[in-house]
Amino acid sequence: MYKVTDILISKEDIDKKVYEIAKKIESDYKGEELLLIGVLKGAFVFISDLIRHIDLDVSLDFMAVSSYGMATKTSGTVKILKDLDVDIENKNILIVEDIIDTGLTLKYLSDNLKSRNPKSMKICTLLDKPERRECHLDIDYVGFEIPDKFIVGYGIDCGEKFRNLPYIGVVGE
Ligand SMILES: O=P(O)(O)OC[C@H]1O[C@H](OP(=O)(O)OP(=O)(O)O)[C@H](O)[C@@H]1O
Ligand code: HPA
Ligand SMILES: [Mg+2]
Repeated sequence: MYKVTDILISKEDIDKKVYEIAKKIESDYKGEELLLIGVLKGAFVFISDLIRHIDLDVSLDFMAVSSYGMATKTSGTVKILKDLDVDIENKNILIVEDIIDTGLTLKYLSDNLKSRNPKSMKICTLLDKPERRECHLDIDYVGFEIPDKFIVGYGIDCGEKFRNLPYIGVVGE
């Protein structure tokens, strides 16, 4: 049985950071339209908080991909479970992730979305675990760099549990 052994990032620190990222996005895209693309399931909490602080002409869409399944190790194969509803050609898109770990999910997704010829494409993640990276990625907005620990909460799961925690916790046996 997995349980949360430590709080890594408090709800208050997350709230502050999400606000800061939203204001940075707002100033970077001033006068532009922007499509936020949430990567389900993990990013659903982050994107729902983020979008409410962005005072711009924004739209929202989701992709559902999965590489971890019920495991704590990536399978290395990314499956698209749900594609976008809209065409992104000539649009400013911002991919919103909860966590970038090996980077394999986002590498696959960003290559896939780039081939659809958006006007611009940037990446935003709440959490970045750089020690585990297996591929090169340019990330435009990062909330927190975190150590190589398996974390949960704020939308992020371990075997589909713990997504409801309002903070980021570390999981242990
Ligand atoms: O950088 P990586 O090593 O590829 O890991 C990051 C991805 O893994 C998790 O998703 P997961 O596949 O567990 O699906 P979920 O979002 O539905 O929980 C997380 O939400 C990221 O999307
Ligand atoms: O640390 C993590 N926790 C939960 N899911 C994840 N997917 C990639 N890294 C993680
Ligand atoms: Mg995910």
